Amino acid sequence: MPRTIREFEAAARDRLDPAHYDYFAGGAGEEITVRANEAAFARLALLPRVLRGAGSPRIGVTLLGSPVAMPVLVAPTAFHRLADPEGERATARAAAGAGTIMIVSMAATVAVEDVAAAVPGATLWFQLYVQPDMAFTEAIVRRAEAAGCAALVVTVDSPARGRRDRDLRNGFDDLPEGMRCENMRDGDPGGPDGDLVRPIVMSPEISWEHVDLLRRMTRLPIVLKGVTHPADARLALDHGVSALYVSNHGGRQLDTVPAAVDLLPEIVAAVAGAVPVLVDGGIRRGPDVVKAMALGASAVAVGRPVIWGLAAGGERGVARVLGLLRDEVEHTLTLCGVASVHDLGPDLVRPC
Ligand SMILES: Cc1cc2nc3c(=O)[nH]c(=O)nc-3n(C[C@H](O)[C@H](O)[C@H](O)COP(=O)(O)O)c2cc1C
Ligand SMILES: CCCCCCC(=O)C(=O)O
Repeated sequence: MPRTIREFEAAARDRLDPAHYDYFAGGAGEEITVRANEAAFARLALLPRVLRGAGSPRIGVTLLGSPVAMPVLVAPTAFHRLADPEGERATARAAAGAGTIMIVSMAATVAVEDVAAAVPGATLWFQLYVQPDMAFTEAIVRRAEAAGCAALVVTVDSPARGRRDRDLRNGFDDLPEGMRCENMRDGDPGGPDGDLVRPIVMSPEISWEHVDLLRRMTRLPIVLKGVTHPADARLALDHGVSALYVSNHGGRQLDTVPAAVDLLPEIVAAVAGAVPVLVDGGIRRGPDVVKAMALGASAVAVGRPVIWGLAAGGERGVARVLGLLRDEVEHTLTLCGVASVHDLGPDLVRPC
């Protein structure tokens, strides 16, 4: 079994169809933001405290009312069956085993009901791309609610799909025969329209009005994913969101957006503690998690590392990736003299 996330990526690359590896690994344009996400963590130094008698670190957090054993969530990512035949079921089992939350992508290749059935009692959140057909959007929201999802993560960085040079070069624009975005089925799976699967529409028409519509449509807390501008963070509070999720979509949407961790302090300041702030993008090691939390994140999420675990070793691979991150977070806190993730603050981080 690989021992680092980098080794997991190498193992995944060996196993995956090259076009599928490129889909998972790649980003928009020149991939400047993809690289910036990881590089930004390397540019931040940790400044440990000593002689604090901190004991064994506590890394559990509570998010939107759900206790989470580690502050690393599974970011929503599409098409898990390209990486493993069990697809999102395997990912969900590993996330549940680690005591963390999986955010199920609307573009999952296993239906949200089936993912939920694989992990009874576990906390799942559901990621939504608002569809211009609001009746269809509502049908998806109702499915997520009925499956027991505890929050709706609304991705707002995708008024159009990012232009991903690797996918364009490889001609990768659809799932292979036998795989579908199962949450996009229109109608009762057993009924006459059961085989109709709608395409996911990314629309520049989506606006704050849609967030208001969703607010009225569901009692689920709404997490806005893909906020990068502090002015939008303030607007999000006006529109009643329950959490903000700072993300540049892993560099897959607009290239040259700043690194996610560099965006965090301004968003945290804009929100001023009103709601939790999550962040993803480039997190590969325990110190990255600690740096993001020191800069004000309530928790982080990982996208590609989970895919690498899944492709390299199925459920066990994802479990190992999450376990590595958990161990590294604990170890980093111990070396920093910090007793709990709740005690982290910006004094622990310096530019370097
Ligand atoms: C292969 C892949 C598929 C993704 N699919 C989705 C998705 O369906 N919905 C979404 O909101 N974000 C999606 N994302 C973005 C992730 O949620 C997350 O923002 C990003 O992966 C974080 O960066 P990291 O991969 O460096 O951890 C996807 C990312 C990847 C790599
Ligand atoms: C046509 C399906 C689009 C799925 C979008 C998945 C995604 O967000 C990604 O980054 O890829």
